[in-house]
Amino acid sequence: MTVEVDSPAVAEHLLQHTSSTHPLVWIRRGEGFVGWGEALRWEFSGPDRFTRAATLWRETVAASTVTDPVSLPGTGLVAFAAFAFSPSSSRTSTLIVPRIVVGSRGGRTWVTTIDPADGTDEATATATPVDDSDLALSFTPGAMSADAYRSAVADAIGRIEAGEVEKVVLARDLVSPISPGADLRGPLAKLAMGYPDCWTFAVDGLIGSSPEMLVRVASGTLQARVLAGSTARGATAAEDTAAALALVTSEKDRDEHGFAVRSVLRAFAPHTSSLVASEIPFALKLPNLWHLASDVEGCLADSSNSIDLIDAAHPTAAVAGSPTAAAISIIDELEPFDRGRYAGPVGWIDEEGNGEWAVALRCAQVDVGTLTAYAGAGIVAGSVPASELAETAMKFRPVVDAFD
Ligand SMILES: C=C(O[C@@H]1C=C(C(=O)O)C=C[C@H]1O)C(=O)O
Repeated sequence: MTVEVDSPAVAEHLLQHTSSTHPLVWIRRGEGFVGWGEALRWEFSGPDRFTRAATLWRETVAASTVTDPVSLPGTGLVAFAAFAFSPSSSRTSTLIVPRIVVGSRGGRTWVTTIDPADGTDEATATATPVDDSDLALSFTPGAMSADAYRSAVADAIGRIEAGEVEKVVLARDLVSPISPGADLRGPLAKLAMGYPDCWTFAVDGLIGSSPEMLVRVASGTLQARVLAGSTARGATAAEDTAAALALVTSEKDRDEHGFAVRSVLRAFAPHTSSLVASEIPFALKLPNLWHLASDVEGCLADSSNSIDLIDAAHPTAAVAGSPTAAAISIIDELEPFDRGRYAGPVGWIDEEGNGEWAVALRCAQVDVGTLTAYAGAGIVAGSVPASELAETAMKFRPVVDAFD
């Protein structure tokens, strides 16, 4: 049941309303919602992880009674979820329905309480102050060193020149010890404030702030923000403008971007009656870099819910490459680690099937005592190993700075 509350303090301090060690968070531009507790939790793995989650969600909704007079995105019955990148990942995909959701959007604030069928005690949560003292983590290379990354990129360029693939996205990992009791809301606050145009998320230990929207479904409409092609911010205003201009006119980046946009259009076309991408990509300015970006919009033409749509679109050429199957097999060969939920869909779904799903980028997975961060770059003909390595360093910055 959702009720509206008149409390500006709640909206201002959303993060106080989620767990410090198991946060559930979805925030952009100061708006969004957080979850506390677990009314329901499911884990999936394998190639049918999306279809099983979508079916289970439909069954759960059918068996629920929802009272939602507020009726905004994120009110009523919602689940947070994070899906593994690969069907063969040993990391599970998790769907969690919180006991309590506290949210704020457009000046309205709400609280939803979700009581599981077994009639356990009514949930109550109290706001707890966020400990924002620096965690001072120190990152070291994980399974893939900088040298190993450069040589994997060189290898991938050879495979592209040999005609095996047109594009492949290669990632590397950084690890750090982290105290099991660390208040993860401190880094989340830094991410949400430092990257207001990104979607800041936390689901089952996966924490980050992504600039890329795989799909947003709201009352019969569909939107996506596709990114591919990146460059460093300039040191001066003139250099910064020149960097953005060079990016939007770069043939290499336009090609790399084109693969990603076409893969998204192909995935959504069967589910939409109209579907358009921005005619020419634009330069999206983030604090750490510029991205080449295209926004996609369409009208849903079938009864797909937002999990059906992420199933259709994942993995896009922005995080796998093109053609998909060949790119994935090169990733499996050249990346010496399991991506887990990095580059998989992360987001939320409500009882109408609406939802928002970011591509889990600029993120880290927190496990007991360890944190693993991931960043990758799209390799195409004309890529240079040292530049791709530098690009991954820029993409690590949000997480590295947040946990500093
Ligand atoms: C793979 C990542 O980012 C993706 C790759 C990009 C690129 O190669 O230019 C840009 C944005 C993302 O689609 C990452 O952040 O780890």
